[in-house]
Amino acid sequence: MEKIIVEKSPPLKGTVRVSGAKNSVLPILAASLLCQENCVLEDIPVLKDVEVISEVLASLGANIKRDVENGCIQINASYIDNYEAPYELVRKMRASFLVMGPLLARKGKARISLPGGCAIGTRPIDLHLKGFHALGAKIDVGHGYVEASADRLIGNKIYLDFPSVGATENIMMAATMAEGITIIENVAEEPEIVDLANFLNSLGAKIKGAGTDTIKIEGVEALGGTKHTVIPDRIEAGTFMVAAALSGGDVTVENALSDHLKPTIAKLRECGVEVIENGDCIQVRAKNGINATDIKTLPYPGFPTDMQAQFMTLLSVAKGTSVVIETVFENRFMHVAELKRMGANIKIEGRSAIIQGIEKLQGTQVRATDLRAGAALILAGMVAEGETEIGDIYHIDRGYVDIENKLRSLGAKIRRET
Ligand SMILES: CC(=O)N[C@H]1[C@@H](OP(=O)(O)OP(=O)(O)OC[C@H]2O[C@@H](n3ccc(=O)[nH]c3=O)[C@H](O)[C@@H]2O)O[C@H](CO)[C@@H](O)[C@@H]1O
Ligand SMILES: C=C(OP(=O)(O)O)C(=O)O
Repeated sequence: MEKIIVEKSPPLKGTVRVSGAKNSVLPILAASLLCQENCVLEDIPVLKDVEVISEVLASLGANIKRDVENGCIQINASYIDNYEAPYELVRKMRASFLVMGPLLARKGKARISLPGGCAIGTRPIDLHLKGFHALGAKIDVGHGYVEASADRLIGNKIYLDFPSVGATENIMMAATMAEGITIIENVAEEPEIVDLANFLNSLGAKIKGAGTDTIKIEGVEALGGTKHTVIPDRIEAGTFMVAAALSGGDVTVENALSDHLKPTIAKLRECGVEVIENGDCIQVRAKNGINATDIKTLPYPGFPTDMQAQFMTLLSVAKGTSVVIETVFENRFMHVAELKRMGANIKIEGRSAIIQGIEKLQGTQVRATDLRAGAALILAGMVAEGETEIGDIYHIDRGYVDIENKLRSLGAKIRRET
């Protein structure tokens, strides 16, 4: 079993480049099923999740050519001969469910394994299904699968009870070729939604309002091809920014859009960290330790749940007491038990974590319970006394490109062992 070993590291120094966003590339690759012509995607991160979604697309009949060295993928989905995504693929990655909307639009039929929950929550898909139903699809759920079919999807007005990222994306993709106008209200406003809408519009879709709480889609007959560069990964950028702050270092994060990182920047500044925004670079400097602060995760533009675990590590060694409230996922505190094994003083009360900052963490054996929990433990290992051994690192490889080499280039003492 592979593991990552982290030793107490010096303050991080230097420049690191952020890769393309996992949470953009996954829906965009799913959306490429809608294209009748070639699509070329650039700045594709080398991640396990990208491999899995590519496998899903290939199993549906799409032709995928990947150029890892140049970070490109070319997709030709002119011939789609299957409409089923089986359990073996969907269980590897929940985002596989995002092929349902495009398949419905393209084939009038989709059969996808129910994705189930994961370490951060039960993660239902009721809002996705509510949207497809409103567009006229017949939905059957049984034996662990969702089957949806429609001779023709018809535009409608859909209100999401919660601004779900995945439901917004799935419904938006399904509606691109529906007859007439679809209006989706209370949608997610994440930058990845805007990236997906831009991609779809460049194929010929007519989508307005992405990035606001209401999206309007005028259905078109067919979509063509395009070339698109995915946006930078704001969570990877935020993770390096926290790493810089935590180590008391001076790091420039390149290919980072500060517009997408407002809550992360604001919270770092509240912690007493210097953050300098300069074009698509963000410099993070910390010399005087970390002050405690309170955090509440919320849908965008609120503080991202995907940065909660990394900040929990930072606040574990802050001066004073912090409170972190997780409102997006009902069970996203699994990393707390691991941080406590490293000596952190954290108490959980319902959806709140009360963190009493301590002087030093201690290295030990811990387990990455999910992707961001894994990142939080790497960060903790960099400031812990002795050595930290992190297991179950396949979670980390789902969403961070070459994390140990990127951190090592900044001076971190980190290595991977098999
Ligand atoms: C691949 C991808 O982009 N993943 C991101 C996406 O996940 P994902 O798209 O799964 O997250 P959602 O925004 O859908 O989920 C947010 C909340 O809504 C609930 N919900 C969602 C759908 C639904 O039909 N019913 C329902 O109740 C979920 O259980 C959760 O409590 O957004 C999350 C929230 O920013 C991020 O943490 C994930 O990194
Ligand atoms: C929760 C995450 O991803 P996913 O939705 O793919 O599980 C994440 O990126 O932190």
